[in-house]
Amino acid sequence: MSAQLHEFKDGAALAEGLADRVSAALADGIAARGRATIAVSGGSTPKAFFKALSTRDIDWSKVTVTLVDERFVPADNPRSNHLLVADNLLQGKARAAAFLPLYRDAGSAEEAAKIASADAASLGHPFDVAILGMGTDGHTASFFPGGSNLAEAIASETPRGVITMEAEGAGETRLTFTFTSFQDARLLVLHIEGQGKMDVLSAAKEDGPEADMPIRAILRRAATPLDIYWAP
Ligand SMILES: O=C1O[C@H](COP(=O)(O)O)[C@@H](O)[C@H](O)[C@H]1O
Repeated sequence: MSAQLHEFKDGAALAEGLADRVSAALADGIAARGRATIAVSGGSTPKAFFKALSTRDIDWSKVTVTLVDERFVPADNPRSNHLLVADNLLQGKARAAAFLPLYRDAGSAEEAAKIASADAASLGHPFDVAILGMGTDGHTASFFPGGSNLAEAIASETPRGVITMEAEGAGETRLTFTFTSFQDARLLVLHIEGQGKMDVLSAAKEDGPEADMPIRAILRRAATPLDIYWAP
């Protein structure tokens, strides 16, 4: 396990610190390759970080934003991660960025996953930046304990791309990038807040099956050392 903890006094300071780090990584990607990619998570945690990042002065017209995972719901659904990103990140300076959605108005979630996988392949790899979150059950992305496609999602042999996931506690069917899609991102971040999530992370660092706490797949096997951004 290779991870570095970055601790902040509160969520506001974390949002600014993480936005500085991520915008520098995106600028590096643009300087090196002419464009940059970032995959972000949804949930309740990243809102302040998204708002801070949207103010950073980089060439957003050369950035593509996508999601680590999504609910199989259209973008006008209040539970859509796309909506969260549109309202909080793709604003201000960042309005010029391109967005690659995972949800598609296809016949099924499986069909949507296939279309999103094909589109994501055209972005090239690895992602310049991947920002992961974590639930109190130890899930990350949509790698839920007991998830219908969990073994495939976290296997090192599974190709890059988007697959579906159903799980108790997940609500809607999910669309999620696989482990191999983001474990080698040039900057790989786990963004968590609160003592409860730090306690969950400590438990995940103990021995035990990855299937019980899927964040373990990242902690144990990611090629890129994990940067953990945390505030109490
Ligand atoms: O279901 C999800 O939850 C996790 C964590 O969300 P939070 O509300 O506890 O911050 C998130 O990382 C993931 O993208 C989302 O789909």
